[in-house]
Amino acid sequence: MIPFSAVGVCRASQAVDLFPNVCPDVVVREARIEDCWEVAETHCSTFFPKYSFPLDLMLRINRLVGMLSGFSVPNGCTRTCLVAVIGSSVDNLFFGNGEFIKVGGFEERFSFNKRYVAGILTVDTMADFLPRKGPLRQRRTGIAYISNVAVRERDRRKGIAKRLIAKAEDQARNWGCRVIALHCDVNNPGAVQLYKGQGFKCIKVPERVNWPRPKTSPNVQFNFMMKLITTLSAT
Ligand SMILES: CC(=O)SCCNC(=O)CCNC(=O)[C@H](O)C(C)(C)COP(=O)(O)OP(=O)(O)OC[C@H]1O[C@@H](n2cnc3c(N)ncnc32)[C@H](O)[C@@H]1OP(=O)(O)O
Repeated sequence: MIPFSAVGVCRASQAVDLFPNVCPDVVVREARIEDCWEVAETHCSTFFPKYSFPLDLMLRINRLVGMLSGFSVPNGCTRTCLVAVIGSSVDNLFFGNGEFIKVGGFEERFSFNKRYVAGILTVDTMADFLPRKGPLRQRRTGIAYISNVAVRERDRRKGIAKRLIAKAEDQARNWGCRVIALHCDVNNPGAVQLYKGQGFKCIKVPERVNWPRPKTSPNVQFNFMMKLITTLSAT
């Protein structure tokens, strides 16, 4: 653990640039309305893999409705969902060559297009997981927060998460943020390794300070990780 002041400056996109061919047929962009079902599917199959019908279907619908209604973002804050789409250069329709998803215990063909969402990431400026400041308990500004990073199992270890993080950093930079932060389960060594590799450092949260934490099981222990991001003019 190191203090916040010692967090190093490095661009994830620079690291990603070193490996342009790991998964060349991937486009990382903001999610569009037509991606919503696949985003919900990627989220639920990654974070709730053991749920079975009808709970798995209800979860996906719940996520879908949340996305379509835009969730609620406080005034002055912003949030976006990024997707990594595989096969974006293949725009032709192939009958009989669609992707399969598992919903409600059934494998469903959902598209005749080879394109599909392989990974997702949410980035926002709500600073929900940082202590508020001042007597008015205002939200902190200039700090982007990454959550819900998920890559479909069959597409892992191809550099997709790295590309999502690099894009999130670019987004945060465009929003004028100077820091990007996240929580990561200490018992998720792959994810910890991923973020450390992208220049994030574990920040020691003072014990007596009651920082807000992600709402998961109370037994989960989190690393709070941060990275300074360079401004556009400094790159
Ligand atoms: C802030 C949050 O949202 S934390 C939650 C993170 N999400 C999850 O744990 C959901 C389940 N897991 C996943 O979806 C994926 O395994 C992820 C997101 C952790 C990683 O996605 P991937 O696309 O496979 O990662 P990517 O290929 O970019 O890997 C980059 C580096 O991270 C590290 N890494 C990734 N997965 C692992 C793993 N299972 N074991 C060890 N190191 C790993 C490696 O250093 C890897 O580089 P390398 O392949 O050159 O060795």
